[in-house]
Formats: sequence, C-alpha cells, structure tokens
Amino acid sequence: MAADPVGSHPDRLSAIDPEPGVRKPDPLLDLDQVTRTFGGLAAVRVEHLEVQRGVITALIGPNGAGKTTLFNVVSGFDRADGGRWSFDGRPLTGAPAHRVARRGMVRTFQLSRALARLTVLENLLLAAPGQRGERALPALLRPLWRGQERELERRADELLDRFRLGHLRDDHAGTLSGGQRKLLELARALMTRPVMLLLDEPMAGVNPALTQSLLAHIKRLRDEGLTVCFVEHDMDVVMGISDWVAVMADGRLVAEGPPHTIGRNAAVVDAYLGKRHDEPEAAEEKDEEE
Ligand SMILES: Nc1ncnc2c1ncn2[C@@H]1O[C@H](COP(=O)(O)OP(=O)(O)OP(=O)(O)O)[C@@H](O)[C@H]1O
Repeated sequence: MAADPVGSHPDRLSAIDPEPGVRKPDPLLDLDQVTRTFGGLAAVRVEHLEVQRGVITALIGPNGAGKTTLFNVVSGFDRADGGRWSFDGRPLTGAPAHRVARRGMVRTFQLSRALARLTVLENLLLAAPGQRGERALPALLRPLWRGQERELERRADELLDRFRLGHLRDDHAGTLSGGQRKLLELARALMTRPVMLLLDEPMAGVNPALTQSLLAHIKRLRDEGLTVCFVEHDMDVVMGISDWVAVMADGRLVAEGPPHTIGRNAAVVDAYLGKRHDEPEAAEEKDEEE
C-alpha cells in the first residue's frame, strides 16, 4: 500500500481546527463545490471536504443526509451535477468507477444475489480488474494470462488467510454468515491493493462478537497505511474506530472533528434533532438524579 504510515499518522489531525471544510496536512481526497440533485432535491452540496491520508474517517449524518450519494459520486457509480475533486493530487472529477478503482479508490458493495451463487474464491478472483475470458485471448497471450491467474489466486488466498476465511474458500458465498460476508466484501475490495477504501455501513447485520474482529481488521489496514472512509449509523462503531468524523445534513457538510468532540457540536445536535439529541440529555438527567 502506497501511503506512508508514519507521515500520515492519525496524531497529525490533533492540531486541526474542527471546522467543516478545514484544510488537512495531507489530503488524499479533496472535494470542491460538489453537487448532486435529484429533481428539485439537492442530495449533495458539499462546499469543501478533504479526507486525510492514512486515517479512518467516519461520514455520519441522519437518514437522507446525502452520505451514500456522495460515496456514489466520488467512486464513479453516480454522476455529479457540479464540482471538482482530486485524488492523490490529480483530478478525478467525473471518472467512471473502473478508472477510480485503477487510481486506487475502491468502494465495497453488499454481496449481490449473483455473487452469492459463486464460491468465496470465485468472488475474489472476479473482483480483480482487467481480467479476460481465456477464449478471448490469442494463443500467444495465454501463458501470460495463466501467470496472472496464478498471481490472483495467490493474492486471494493471502486475503482469505488474513480474514480467517480459508476454510470457506470453496463454499458458496451465499452460505456465509452476516459477519463473514462483510469480511468477504472487504477482501474483494482489497484484491486490487487499493490506496483508499470507501465502506458503506461495514458493520450492518454483523453480530457483536464479529463486530470487534471487523473493527480490528479495519484498524490494522489503517495501521498498514490504507486510508479508510466509512458511512455508519452505529455511534459505538464510529467512536470505537474513527480518527476523524465528518457530519452531513441536508446534503451539506455541517461539522468535522475528532470523534470525542462531535457529540457536543451544536451543528451535529441540530442535525440529529428529534432523534439522538435526546439521548445525552436523558443521560444527564439520570446523572442528576443519582
Ligand atoms: N436515485 C435517487 N433518486 C432520487 N432521489 C434519490 C436517489 N438517491 C438518493 N436520493 C435522495 O437523496 C437524498 C440523500 O440520500 P442518501 O441515500 O445519499 O442519504 P444517506 O445520508 O446515505 O441516507 P441513509 O443514511 O438513510 O442511507 C435522500 O433524500 C434520497 O431520497
């Protein structure tokens, strides 16, 4: 993985003002004036956002805030109506998903029904880009293709070992538990040795025991230099894993900061008004009673 784990250590974020759109010391992804509208609805209207290299950034916000739409736009699975963004210092605005992936930014997807019918190993082999059916290859190139195939299989086995899925290698992916599926989704994304991972609710449907193991895997990837950005509703997960939190509401970026500062940020409380903002108050009342 290309990033420098020392130079991009999460501690480098501690000196940054927790302001929406704040400049970061080493941004990997840099967005400007990104908008996406559906009919008359501005699903995303982010003025500026920088995602620091080598850290775990959580993207949170109430339902409909625009988190998934923003992920879709930057990963090339949806188009923006306006704005610019760059990745690793070079423009990436409007690039289609395959080009985004080639540049090193990969997003995970829930296992589709079609993929569930394939084996775990096949899922990993199919996740690698640039593959061709052997029939389409001229005879001259076949030895090269076999070499590539062996290399892919070696990478797949390495990841299966890492995520302790080796014993399920030849099982149909559809038979995996919720947590094992999440590990497979992660492994699929890692087949191409990305620089940055975009994870959409990585813990959804995972039982508490496996949640800890998944969190540990994600932190280890960060420690190895990978940049991770994830959308998550579970605040325990956000607090437990993120180095930085960005908050969206109504398509805008309304707050940013280290996780421990986010809960007391007025804009965040407003964004969640009527939902989670009741909880701290309830806890305070309980403290006063005691
Ligand atoms: N393809 C679409 N067509 C029309 N409206 C859409 C489309 N995709 C998203 N929207 C709308 O855009 C807004 C932002 O949706 P988005 O899914 O990005 O929010 P989110 O923050 O990811 O929400 P959640 O946490 O519930 O997944 C919502 O009002 C949603 O209804």
